[in-house]
Amino acid sequence: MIEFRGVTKRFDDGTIAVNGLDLVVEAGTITVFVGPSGCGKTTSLRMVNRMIDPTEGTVLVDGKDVLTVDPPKLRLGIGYVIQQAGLFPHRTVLDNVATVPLLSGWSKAKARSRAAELLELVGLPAELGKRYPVQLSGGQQQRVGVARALAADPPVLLMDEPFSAVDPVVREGLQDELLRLQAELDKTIVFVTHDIDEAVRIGEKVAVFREGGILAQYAPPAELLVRPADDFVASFVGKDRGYRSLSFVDASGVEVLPAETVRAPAASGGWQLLVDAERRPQGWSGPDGTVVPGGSLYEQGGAIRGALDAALSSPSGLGVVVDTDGRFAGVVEAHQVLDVIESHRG
Ligand SMILES: Nc1ncnc2c1ncn2[C@@H]1O[C@H](COP(=O)(O)OP(=O)(O)OP(=O)(O)O)[C@@H](O)[C@H]1O
Repeated sequence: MIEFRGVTKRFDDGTIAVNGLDLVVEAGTITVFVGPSGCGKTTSLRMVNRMIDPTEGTVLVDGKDVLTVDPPKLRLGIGYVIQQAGLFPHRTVLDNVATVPLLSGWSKAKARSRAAELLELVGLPAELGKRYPVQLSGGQQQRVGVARALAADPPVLLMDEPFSAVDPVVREGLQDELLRLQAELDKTIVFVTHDIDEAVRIGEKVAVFREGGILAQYAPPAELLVRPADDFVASFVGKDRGYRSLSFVDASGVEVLPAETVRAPAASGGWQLLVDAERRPQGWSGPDGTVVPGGSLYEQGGAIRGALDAALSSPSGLGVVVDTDGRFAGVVEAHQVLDVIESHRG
């Protein structure tokens, strides 16, 4: 657990970067600090591993005031990942990851075998270990950065805009990877970003900061979207927050209806779904017999946002529902989904 108690940071030039921060990061969770540029996210993060010390107040890690622990010792238990990975350019990938185990006195062989395990854990093929950072893509470098931070198996991980330098598709992949890793590793993670979509996607709790280093709201993502504390949070969270909040509502209650399917181009008269031999949806055949691509697919059990999107994006107006193997399971209509959404409001 990480605790900020009345923490203020005033730099020598008088800038107040963080102002009276009170916040608890629960153990084993991902907490995201989000907010516009210059609102004190990085400064707050760096007060956890003593790269910056507070002017007032106390930061505690597992109940211990960090100011009472020597920085090098403190940092052995706190992994740190930064934007563009910050890898050592003249060391191979494997040696980059092995750095901390070597510093903690492990033999070279043991450190390297641990490093190889970690590369696998973050989804990188072993042969990349021999390369130098410049020979990797941005996304691969970020994975190495995460592997390196995990090398000493620290209970706490601080991540400062770790995925901002990669394109949106790679970024989404890295976010998924982080969620998968976290399900396995159960670390206490503090993640800084200025991207609210990233924050609500990966955070179990999200702290929204505003200018002057003030905490505007600290809540689970669904609550930020549905009940922003004030106009600043509402505008920061964005316009379509009502729709986005549906990512956190489950779709139980939406009845999945059977629909006619065919495996060859359909005869005229109504819409028919085309499926392959495995019953995986392939598109729709329209009333005039032309085949058009299908809309998004809704996997049963997912959030209600997916069900609504499937219905809205389907050329036939029937949202296609699939099972976990991607096989056709039925259809849903937008009005059914909206009825369920309405019933949740009551
Ligand atoms: N060493 C310093 N001396 C003086 N002011 C500083 C120092 N470091 C940061 N600041 C100021 O403190 C404020 C908070 O900075 P911080 O880096 O924590 O913000 P941030 O929210 O992480 O911003 P960004 O998203 O742009 O990284 C800013 O106004 C910044 O200019």
